[in-house]
Amino acid sequence: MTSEQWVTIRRDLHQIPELGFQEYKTQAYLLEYIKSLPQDHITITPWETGIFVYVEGTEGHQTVAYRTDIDGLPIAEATDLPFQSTHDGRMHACGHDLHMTIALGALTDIVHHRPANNVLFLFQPAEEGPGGAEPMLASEPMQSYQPDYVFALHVDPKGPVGTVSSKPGLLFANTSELFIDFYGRGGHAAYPHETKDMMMAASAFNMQVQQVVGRMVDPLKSAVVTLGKMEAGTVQNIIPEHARVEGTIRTTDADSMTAVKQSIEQLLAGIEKRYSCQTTVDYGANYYMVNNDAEYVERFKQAIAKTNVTYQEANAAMTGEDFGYMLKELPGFMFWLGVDSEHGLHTSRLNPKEDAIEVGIEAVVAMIREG
Ligand SMILES: CC(=O)N[C@@H](CCC[C@H](N)C(=O)O)C(=O)O
Repeated sequence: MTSEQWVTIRRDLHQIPELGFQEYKTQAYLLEYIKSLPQDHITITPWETGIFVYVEGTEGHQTVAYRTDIDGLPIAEATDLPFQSTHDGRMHACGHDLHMTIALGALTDIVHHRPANNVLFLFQPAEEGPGGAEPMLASEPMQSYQPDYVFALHVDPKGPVGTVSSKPGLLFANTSELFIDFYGRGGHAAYPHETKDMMMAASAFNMQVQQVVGRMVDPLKSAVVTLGKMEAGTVQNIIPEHARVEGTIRTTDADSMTAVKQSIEQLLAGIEKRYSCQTTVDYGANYYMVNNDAEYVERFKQAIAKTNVTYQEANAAMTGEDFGYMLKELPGFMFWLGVDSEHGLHTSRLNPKEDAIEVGIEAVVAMIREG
């Protein structure tokens, strides 16, 4: 395949972003391409809206697993690109279109030039939520293939094209989603003293929750609480009886996650008293940290040293990835791929440089062949 063909595939996928466990068109597109490859040594197993592709190695003493995520985000694209999303309010704003294209590129290379080891490609749904890694790990195909190690990449908008980066140990944080509802007595805007304003209760929570991080987490560890959505009210002259905030908690260790959750619950108990309201809290999907295995990061460095790609040492980031669950079960690692985009992950203008696709394919294939 030429680089133009990978760009075409990436753009096709970019146009059809779908949310977690709804990736029907994406799965069909991937299957059509995978079935066009020589089938002699491959086994294709669709799973939910994802796919397992097993390539038998020439010797088959070990099985290397490579994982890509396949879902998009609920963001309306604002790039003005000629190949922008055709799905209203949905966008590949986290680079999973590139991730999938790179996985197809690596698979194509591996099918045509089979390595000694078996290779298992995991096309995993629902990374952005509610989480596809855990059920995929527990699934029958994964249990039967039993890979020896697993690895994955993520696009890095701040990294230059031609570079990859990683580090031993913590790469991505523990995460927990956060959904809080506030219920109280609403009423007429002209009679605030007869109501319990849930806009005020939610706002008070938003202001005070940042003190949780500043005062409840060991300063030598790290945590983030970000609220990304707030909803209350229907019209300008009604004091609402319900407000909702949605956010995410990120920590670099499991104890801090427990401490932050306990503090949020204490804070909500105080808000309930102060604003005479009831609250409910739901932690949604929780992801385990991405904790890289030092031995595999070292092997990756050695594999990259034989290519035209430049390896750089990464810093840990507060992003989350359900790939952390795979690394909890299996040895392996994750790395960043530089894609040089002015706008970052989870923005409506993310625009990764497409030259990075071939860099990604080269890095993934080099690692698979390293063993
Ligand atoms: C790489 C990346 O951006 N991952 C997402 C993972 C989502 C986790 C979950 N839905 C949450 O918001 O806690 C991220 O937001 O870091």
